[in-house]
Amino acid sequence: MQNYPVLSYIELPPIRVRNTFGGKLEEFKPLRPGLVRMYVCGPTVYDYTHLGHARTYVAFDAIKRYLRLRGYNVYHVQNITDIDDKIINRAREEGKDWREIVETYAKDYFEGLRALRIKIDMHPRVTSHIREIIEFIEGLIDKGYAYVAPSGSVYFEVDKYPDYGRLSGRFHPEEWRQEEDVLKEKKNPYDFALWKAWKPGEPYWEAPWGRGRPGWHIECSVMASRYLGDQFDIHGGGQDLIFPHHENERAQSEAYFGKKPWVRYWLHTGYLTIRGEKMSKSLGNIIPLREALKKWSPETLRLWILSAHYRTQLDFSEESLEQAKANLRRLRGALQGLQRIIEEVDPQSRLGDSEAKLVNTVLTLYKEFHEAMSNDFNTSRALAAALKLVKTVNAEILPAENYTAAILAYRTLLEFNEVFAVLDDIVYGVAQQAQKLVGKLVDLIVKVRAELRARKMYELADNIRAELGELGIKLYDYPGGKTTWRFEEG
Ligand SMILES: Nc1ncnc2c1ncn2[C@@H]1O[C@H](COP(=O)(O)OP(=O)(O)OP(=O)(O)O)[C@@H](O)[C@H]1O
Ligand SMILES: [Zn+2]
Repeated sequence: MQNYPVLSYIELPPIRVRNTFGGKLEEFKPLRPGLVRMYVCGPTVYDYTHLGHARTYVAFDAIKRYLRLRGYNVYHVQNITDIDDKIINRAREEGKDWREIVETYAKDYFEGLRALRIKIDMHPRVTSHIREIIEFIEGLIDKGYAYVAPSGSVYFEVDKYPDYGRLSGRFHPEEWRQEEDVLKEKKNPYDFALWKAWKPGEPYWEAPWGRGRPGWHIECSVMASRYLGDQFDIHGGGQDLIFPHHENERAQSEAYFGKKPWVRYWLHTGYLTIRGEKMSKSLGNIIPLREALKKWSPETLRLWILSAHYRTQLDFSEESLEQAKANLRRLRGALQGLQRIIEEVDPQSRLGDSEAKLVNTVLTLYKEFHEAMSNDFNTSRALAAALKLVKTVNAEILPAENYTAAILAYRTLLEFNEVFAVLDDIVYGVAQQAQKLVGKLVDLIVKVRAELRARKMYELADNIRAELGELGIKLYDYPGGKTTWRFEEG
């Protein structure tokens, strides 16, 4: 006898995450059971969304989807930086109003997310939160963590927060980027701006210490806390943000709230590179997402991005995208084959030894998928498990027409798709498409019937009406010749 019972309950492994803070793999336990609050640093909208951004957004989308698959209620906030030096400079270069720049590229960003099937719960913008930002800065000044400089700029005094540097592991003041014109008014070169005093020609808001605009880091502290509370579970972004952005966010938030930790798990994505260099607007090597979408489907792009673990570097190449395309084709083929078996083949009444072995193989791969995803969301290994399953499906399950193995393999691919979202059209689309087609066909019949009535062929028209009625489709004729229809039970 072999290892029965094959259909035993599969216990899923606990989720573990690599926390940038401390660098260790930790068991994932949200602050409130069942609820995950997640903030991801979104774009500064001064140029087109590129594949580097897409990498980070898709990675966090997959993390969110996996947490949902495991039963968590995830609330995902991702900001839009709609005021910043880069936006102001871009507006100047193009001779446009900065708001026009923001709207153009925010639209492009939303289109990109929609294409990639990424749904974010809340998209706060900086300029809609100026009041809250000012209050937060006032609080930091009151608590002695920040000071107003002669220019009217406000700085966070890093020395007042002894824990500074623990997230990024960077403690050396000489590493701080220094801006010449502000250096002289800061207590220490490594103090960072919470509020930037107004310069002629720049947009501004009034604040108690003078007109100006918020610095970059403060916005995320304010908006994350406003929507997720003064302590939350996941804070994410690309690894370029660890220092100084997230180090500064952490310092000012823990200083303000007087609670630790502000964030439970810091997660950072590795770079998307091109010929080994970070894809970046400033390096001029970007591939805009909208261009990539002309060449590859959103599903291919998602599968390609998720073929690497989120923390590793992912290098762009046509070959790797072609590989993703081929993998997608194989996944689709297997899923469709399984659908056919489930629909057409009768369930087994008894599993023989070889069939039980096959079922066990599927269950092992199901487990492998969850083990990979539970281990710091390793989509790369999860995909490998799914592709192994495809092989088994093609080589054994489809030829043997094994219903039990097929339905378990199908369920595994459905769960895979819950995270990867690359097979939605097959999983959900068939029913939707069929529904649409039925609608169009009924419209066509109604049109033909109207023509028959116009030609006084009433008997034929009445027959059509009766036959449609038999199918549960009721027609309503109105004076003037208009006809509507709807499905009616019984
Ligand atoms: N090449 C990349 N790989 C992975 N993530 C990236 C890459 N470039 C930017 N990101 C991430 O995308 C999000 C939005 O980035 P943001 O708009 O601040 O980009 P940026 O720094 O202005 O872009 P660039 O680096 O092209 O100038 C951030 O979380 C950032 O870390
Ligand atoms: Zn941020």
